[in-house]
Amino acid sequence: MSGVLNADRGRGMMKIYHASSIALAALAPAAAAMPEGQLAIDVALGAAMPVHSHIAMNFIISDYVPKGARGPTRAATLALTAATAVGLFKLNTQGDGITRTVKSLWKA
Ligand code: HEM
Repeated sequence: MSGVLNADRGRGMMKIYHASSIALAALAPAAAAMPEGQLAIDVALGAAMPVHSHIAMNFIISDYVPKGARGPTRAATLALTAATAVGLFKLNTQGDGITRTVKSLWKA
């Protein structure tokens, strides 16, 4: 639990973080290149994006939020990450999926 709440620069966390960065760097252009949304890519994006942004936001909290305020800030970040993960999962399983939804922004 404390690992999830305090997702900071430990060895294991850095491994997960770099894996999520590399996954996103491959998945985002792959999704963009697909003419239609692919469920496997959407589900992978829906997992990698919250993991990546959660850990990255915790780096920022460690660097910029004063020590006394870090606990509540990390808790709020975790709540935001959880809501994002649930929302993306719902979009992928019950809605249009991440790829189609993002692409629809460029459609009339
Ligand atoms: C297609 C989506 C994305 C891609 C391809 C991507 C890729 C990357 C890569 C390659 C890095 C360098 C990290 C490393 O050394 O492994 C990085 C860092 C970072 N990313 Fe992302 N990212 C994406 C989405 C996001 C989102 C949605 C957030 C939202 C908060 C985010 C926040 C950050 C931050 C804050 C860092 C810097 C962390 C630090 O080193 O202090 N990224 N990203």
